[in-house]
Amino acid sequence: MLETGTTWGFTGTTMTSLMFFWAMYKQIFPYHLQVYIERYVYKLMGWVSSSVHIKFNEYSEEGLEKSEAYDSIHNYLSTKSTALAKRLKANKSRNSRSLVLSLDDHEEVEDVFEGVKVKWSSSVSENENLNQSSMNRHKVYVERRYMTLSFHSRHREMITKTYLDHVLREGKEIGLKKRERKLYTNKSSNEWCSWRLGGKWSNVSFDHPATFETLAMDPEKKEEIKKDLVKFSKGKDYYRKVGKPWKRGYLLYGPPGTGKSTMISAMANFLGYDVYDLELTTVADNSELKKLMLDTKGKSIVVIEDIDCSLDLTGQRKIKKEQDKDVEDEEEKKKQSKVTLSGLLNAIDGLWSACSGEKIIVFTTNFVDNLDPALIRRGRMDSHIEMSYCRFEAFKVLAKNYLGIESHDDLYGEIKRLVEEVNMSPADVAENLMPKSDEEDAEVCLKRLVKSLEEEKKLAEKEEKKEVRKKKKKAEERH
Ligand SMILES: Nc1ncnc2c1ncn2[C@@H]1O[C@H](COP(=O)(O)OP(=O)(O)OP(=O)(O)O)[C@@H](O)[C@H]1O
Repeated sequence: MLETGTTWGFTGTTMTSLMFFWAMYKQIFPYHLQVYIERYVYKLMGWVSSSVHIKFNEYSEEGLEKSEAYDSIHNYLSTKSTALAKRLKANKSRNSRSLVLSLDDHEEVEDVFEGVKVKWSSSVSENENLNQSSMNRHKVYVERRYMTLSFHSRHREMITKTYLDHVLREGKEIGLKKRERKLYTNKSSNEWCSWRLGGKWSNVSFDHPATFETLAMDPEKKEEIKKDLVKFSKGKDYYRKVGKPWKRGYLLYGPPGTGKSTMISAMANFLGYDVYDLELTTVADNSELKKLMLDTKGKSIVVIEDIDCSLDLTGQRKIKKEQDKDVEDEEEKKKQSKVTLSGLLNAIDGLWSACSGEKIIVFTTNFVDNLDPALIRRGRMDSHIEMSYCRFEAFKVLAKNYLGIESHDDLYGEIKRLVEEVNMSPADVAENLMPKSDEEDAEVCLKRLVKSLEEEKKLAEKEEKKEVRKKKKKAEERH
């Protein structure tokens, strides 16, 4: 009993003394001297120890750029830490649905690779910085995080060559899976002067709920597109083998409200890609377009919506417009985009397109016949997808999404007949199916759709008759 008390007393005294000396050391020795002392202590330890240590800083020496390697290591260790570490940090990013657990500061975790045990430790140090922006310059202390990898020196070769590669690759993969996806839009030309400050693209987090499950279209066509996307996303080696840049072009065409934009969101969600929404009318010229494209990252979909309206790609309309304009419109003319068809082709197909990983390019249009064939030829727009009016299979998806039903004894037969006869867009069908109040049940919504389809049918018949009469009249006039 007495012995235990003595041991506790001794331990307590030792701890108090150590803490006292540590506090004295921190207070008495100036910061730069502490750095020297620590450097020599490390050297001394290096002579007596057989361990090798590799340090990975969170930020570059200048403190501006976040280290990709640190992020990858952090991601790689997050799964191991959850299982093995005693102290974890819990974070929740703005749009993530669950907590992200990671190694806490000053905590260690072990990893075993090819039978070799290594140790990772996370540390944080305080660095002295001069606050330049302040009126009266003063010293501030900034926290610098770093991870240290320790292992026995006899495994140096294997760890530095194989293990680190494995950690960085796996960590990058994990990071891509859990990253918050972004929707980018290009900044307008008058914001270009601030490119260096904020980049060429502004972004918000991408949180569109559309998926292939909620997309109303022919199921066979849907499956085909999904397979095509999977093949593309896993095709790194294939593209390299055939000597093609890892990119694929999709042309989505069809009447308004048939789901072209919805399809892009479903594609992005399916692959976990970012979306770059490129507004061509605000791009000054071909060279700016190329720079914008060069600034896009891999695993992304670059979208140009309504490509036929975005630019005068043939140049003919532009000439006409210029003739019509008078001098007062001179300023307006200067602001017009000077991107040409060849500039656009170069930007999507030129040498740059092999940079920064896999990329999908999507053009959408309501008028496919208006497009220059060079723009949509296979190899450039590899897959042409027609988004069509709502037929019965597509209707069933919408009814399930909006009303939670899979069938209706009385009305499904009638709706099937009508949707095959009437050209109504999925957007219009969806609008009819959406309950307008809590009192409206599935039957009310289905009946509204039937009524709307019948009205549309009558209107179409009337139009058709008018058209026939017109043609007849023209034929009579010719005779
Ligand atoms: N195929 C579809 N599946 C599910 N919802 C659809 C579909 N088509 C349209 N919608 C609904 O209609 C709305 C408008 O569709 P969307 O913007 O995708 O059409 P679009 O073809 O891009 O139209 P536009 O040519 O006018 O840009 C969507 O928000 C969605 O709710």
